[in-house]
Amino acid sequence: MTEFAARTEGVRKLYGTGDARVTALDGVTVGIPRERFVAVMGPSGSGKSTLMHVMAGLDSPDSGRVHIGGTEITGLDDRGLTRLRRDRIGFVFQAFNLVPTLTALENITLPADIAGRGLDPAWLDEVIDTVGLRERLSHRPAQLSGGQQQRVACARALAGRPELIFADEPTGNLDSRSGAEVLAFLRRSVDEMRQTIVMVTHDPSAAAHADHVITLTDGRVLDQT
Ligand SMILES: Nc1ncnc2c1ncn2[C@@H]1O[C@H](COP(=O)(O)OP(=O)(O)OP(=O)(O)O)[C@@H](O)[C@H]1O
Repeated sequence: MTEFAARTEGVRKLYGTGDARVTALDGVTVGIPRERFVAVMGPSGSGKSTLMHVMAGLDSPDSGRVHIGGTEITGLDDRGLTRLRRDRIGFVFQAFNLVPTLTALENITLPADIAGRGLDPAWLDEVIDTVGLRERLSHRPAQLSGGQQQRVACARALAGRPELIFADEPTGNLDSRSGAEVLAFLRRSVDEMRQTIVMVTHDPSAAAHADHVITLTDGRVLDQT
């Protein structure tokens, strides 16, 4: 076990060519400690989403290295990256991304069902209780509030017990009360269920729930607490 759930070393990522060339990440070295809640902050265009995508194996850097646990993922081919994301990483998106025709419970178990993998029933039970949606498991997304939908999405990310979860602006589409519920749930999943979470956010009040904050500016690390 390495001390970091994920880390980057000198990661550079460029987009476009010629005059349209943008340095999205300019030598980023960061570490995500295990069993911690880490926020990635910074102004629009500072590279937050790019950093998340590179760390999660959704995009590859032009140079530098990325590790998930003890695995260097830079250099894995598409199949290897797909397998890594499926088996070791959970995702939560701003737009919930639930399947409208499935119930809350079916949405939660969908990734495991697709992968043909069983879920640990005791763990699933704990996730459902922590997310506080036991009474609504048979509801479809349209019958749930935005905050409840996002809690379903969080439960879906947690259900497979991933090594770490990436959340991209998870409260971006929520009112402040629902946002606070989702943040409280993410916090509990770290404190009580020993999860590791990386959350991209613009919102300082969301980042205040985190143990550590990585601040980016112009594709560089301004601060890492
Ligand atoms: N696919 C792409 N093609 C071209 N340029 C891109 C692409 N993705 C990101 N960029 C550029 O890279 C830089 C960093 O973008 P990124 O989305 O990582 O920033 P961000 O901090 O997440 O911004 P926001 O808070 O607005 O989502 C920006 O200048 C952006 O325009």
